[in-house]
Amino acid sequence: MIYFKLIGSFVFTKDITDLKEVIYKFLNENTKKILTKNGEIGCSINDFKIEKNILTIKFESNQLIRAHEVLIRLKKELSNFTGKKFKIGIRDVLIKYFDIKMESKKSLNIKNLPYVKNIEYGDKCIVILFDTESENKITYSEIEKRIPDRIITLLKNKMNDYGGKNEHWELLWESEDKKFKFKEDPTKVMEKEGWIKRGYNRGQWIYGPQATHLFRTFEKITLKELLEPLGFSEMIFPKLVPWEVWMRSGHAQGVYPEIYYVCPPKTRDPEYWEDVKNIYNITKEIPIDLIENKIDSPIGGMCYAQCPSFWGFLQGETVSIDQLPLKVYDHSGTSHRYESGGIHGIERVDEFHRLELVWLGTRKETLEMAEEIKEKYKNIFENILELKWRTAWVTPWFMAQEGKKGLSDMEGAGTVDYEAITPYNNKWIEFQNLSVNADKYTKGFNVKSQNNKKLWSGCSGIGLERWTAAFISQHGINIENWPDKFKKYFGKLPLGIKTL
Ligand SMILES: Nc1ncnc2c1ncn2[C@@H]1O[C@H](COS(=O)(=O)NC(=O)[C@@H](N)CO)[C@@H](O)[C@H]1O
Ligand SMILES: [Zn+2]
Repeated sequence: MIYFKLIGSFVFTKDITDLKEVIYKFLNENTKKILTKNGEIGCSINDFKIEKNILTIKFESNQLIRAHEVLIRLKKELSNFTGKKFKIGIRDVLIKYFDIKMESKKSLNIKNLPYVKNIEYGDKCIVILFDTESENKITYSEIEKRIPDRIITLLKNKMNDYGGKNEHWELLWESEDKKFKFKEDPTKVMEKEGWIKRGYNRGQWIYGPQATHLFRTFEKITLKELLEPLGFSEMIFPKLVPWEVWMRSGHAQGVYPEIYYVCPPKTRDPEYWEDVKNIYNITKEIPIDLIENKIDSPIGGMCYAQCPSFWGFLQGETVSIDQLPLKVYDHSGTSHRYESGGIHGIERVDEFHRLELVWLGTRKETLEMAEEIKEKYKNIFENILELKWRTAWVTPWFMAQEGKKGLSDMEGAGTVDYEAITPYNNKWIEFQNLSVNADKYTKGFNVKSQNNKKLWSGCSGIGLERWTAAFISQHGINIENWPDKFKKYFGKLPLGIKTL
């Protein structure tokens, strides 16, 4: 349940003290329609008070009709009434008091919300008290912009949202068990053999000729065994992602702790940077704090999910049906995530290389394409990489409910994680995934189809570091022990770079 309490003052264009009787009569008799829904009273209005040109009213309601909605509709009805009869309009609406009480099993440790004075949790209710005095106060224009409704939605999502940890996880399929001769940590072994070296940034590696050839072999296998047979075309998706892309893809709702932000210089005028250059050349230290004041605000961040920046290609366009299902892929650059602390092996890095597939079509086409891709993946992991692997349905639980039970037309939407065991620590790592994103992206980027059919899309991200970790941890680094079909694709091991 949700309860609203609001005190609003209507500021008229003229003094209305002599109209008291008439206005009170109107409020008592002509407002039934806006205070009830399906015959049920949802909101009450009381404590009318008129002082000069100001009429103050107290609104109390439940979620059937939100008090601030009644305020908007009453303003319209009232100004029509006084406008027609007395040529007096309403100039403004002042919010004198506004609180929302939401039943909740748990308190949500939300600190500051815009326009909110404070949030308390007591007797199983969250009470949001809006700020109606300071310069950050809520005004009628925020009410019209539906700010209170967005706050309610945010809190509802947080009440439902169990974060990643309680994500829905349901095993779909698991491959045959395998005996593993090799039990070492793939990162340590590749480092020792000089295949990889740590880069200068946290979670960053430099890939030597051997590891790079392994990455390229994974890509070649995917190309020959999946992308070409299914008719995927290569594209290049931008890797610097401005805010608008993440606003449309939905990432702007929560991606902040994990992105690498990008800030341009305030100006490229060399004069402006003269002092920084001089200081460095004299002190041989980078004057970070000086630079901090010379760079502009972040315009976005480095590639995070890889597929969102594809959609600029179709944004606002109408796709002809003969092009559907559209199938593209990108492996043109790196993805960057500010991962949790601690030094990991190549399983969890801040800079990684991913091959991203994106496909779109009608719901049916998108779901069918997802199944075809899964079949091709199965052949790759069973017969070429010969992995011990499994797939799990990991859609966030609220999507899982809809997707699984077909409660809505979201049936089939959701994410499948591909996991492989790494024998050295007996852990399962997610080495790629495949998502059917319903109309999340086609709607977010306003992409239409010729016959006005609802367009769905899917995407699948292959993490090359993860494939490497899975493959090397299960088969070791000695090529003799690698699966035959894989060896055929791999060919000769390139000469490494030896240091003394
Ligand atoms: N920190 C990381 N280090 C290495 N690989 C990663 C990292 N984060 C993600 N990946 C790889 O990228 C794949 C997809 O990432 S995802 O966040 O799960 N999904 C997406 O971003 C989708 N857009 C599909 O790419 C993962 O399955 C994994 O293989
Ligand atoms: Zn994607």
